Amino acid sequence: MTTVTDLVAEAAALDAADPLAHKRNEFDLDPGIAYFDGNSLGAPPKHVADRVAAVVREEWGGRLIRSWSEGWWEAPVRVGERIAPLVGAAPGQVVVADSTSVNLFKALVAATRLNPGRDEILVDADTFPTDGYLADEAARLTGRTVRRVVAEGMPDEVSDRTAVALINHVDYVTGRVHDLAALTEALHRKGTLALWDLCHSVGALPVELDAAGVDLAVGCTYKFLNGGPGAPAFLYVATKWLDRFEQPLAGWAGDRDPFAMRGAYEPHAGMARGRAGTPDILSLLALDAALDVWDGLDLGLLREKGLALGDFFFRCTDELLDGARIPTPRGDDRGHQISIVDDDAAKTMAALIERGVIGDHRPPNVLRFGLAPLYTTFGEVLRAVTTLGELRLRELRS
Ligand SMILES: Cc1ncc(COP(=O)(O)O)c(C=O)c1O
Ligand SMILES: Nc1c(O)cccc1C(=O)C[C@H](N)C(=O)O
Repeated sequence: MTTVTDLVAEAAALDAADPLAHKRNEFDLDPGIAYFDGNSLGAPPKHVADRVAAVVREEWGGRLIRSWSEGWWEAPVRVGERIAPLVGAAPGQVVVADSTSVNLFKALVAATRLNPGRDEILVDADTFPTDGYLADEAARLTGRTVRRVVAEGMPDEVSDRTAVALINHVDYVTGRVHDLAALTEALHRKGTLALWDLCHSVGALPVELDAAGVDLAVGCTYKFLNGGPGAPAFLYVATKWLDRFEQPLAGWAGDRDPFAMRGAYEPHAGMARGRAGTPDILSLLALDAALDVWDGLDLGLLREKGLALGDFFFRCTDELLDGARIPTPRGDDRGHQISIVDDDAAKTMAALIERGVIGDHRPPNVLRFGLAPLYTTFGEVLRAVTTLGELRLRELRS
């Protein structure tokens, strides 16, 4: 029989052998806390605070308005190029701007224009709500209808009426990964554009947009990319569509010559056409600094560690939490999050947080534990499961 002492030794051995263990020192994390919410708000890399302070002092304070022509104006595209390798995109296809919600709206409407004569939009039925809401509004504005279909059912449901299908790469409740390449191919067989929401996969697992022939994608940067609360999101437009990508929020920042202040809008030839208005420079440059932690990082190692953390989570629940209901797949078709069904999820998570284990819960009954391979340790995984076990014992006794 495996004892907790055995698991402590296993966790210590796994942490000692972890080739990414050194990355944790790059983050500002309270050592007393086990943080499992990097899938909602990533932890700050240590150097970000000083970098932001320097931007405020030197660029905003020192250079004032001159900073716009000394790098600020181009920053959305420049920072987009830093995200591109993390999503398998060749240069010229990613811009950082606005929120994921806003970029979803741009991409959905643009997709209906790229694929005219088709009257429906398919949306992942289990999607994070904002995607569904925005698909409904994009459809209302463009005279389409929306059909909600589970991701795995898309190949059977897509038809020559479907302009675009919007799918989450990793499901935010269960942590299941949807097969980006296979689903994209199935959509393309019907002439449908593939729009992927990468919020829960970017920075968690390797994403290969170009290789899969994805048309459009969006993602946020405040989760596994650690860009900070409200950090701007990104938008990917495949090169083959770029010159026909006409987004509805055609503000001056996306114009081909914004400072000419011309009367009529003409989209920029490059990814800057994905922009709308003035970029939020402080958040954008905080993200820019946060992205340093990815320099030279092997994404294969990232994935291996994320899966290993998940495997160890399962091992601990199998040993210590008899009968735990876990909707997260056990195979490689999971992202870096483990979910546990708990009928009293809000109360259980509050009790965990009180004990220094920070995850979150989603309605109606799911506890979520995000595993961020850059800073989550195997020791913390064991702590989360043992703390859950202790809570369960208290409940049984009371
Ligand atoms: C899959 C997914 N899409 C979109 C969003 C929301 O995007 P935002 O609030 O940044 O616009 C989230 C999380 O908030 C999400 O998990
Ligand atoms: N974006 C968030 C926020 O502004 C506040 C609280 C949570 C969030 C989130 O990111 C939620 C997240 N998308 C989720 O997976 O549930």
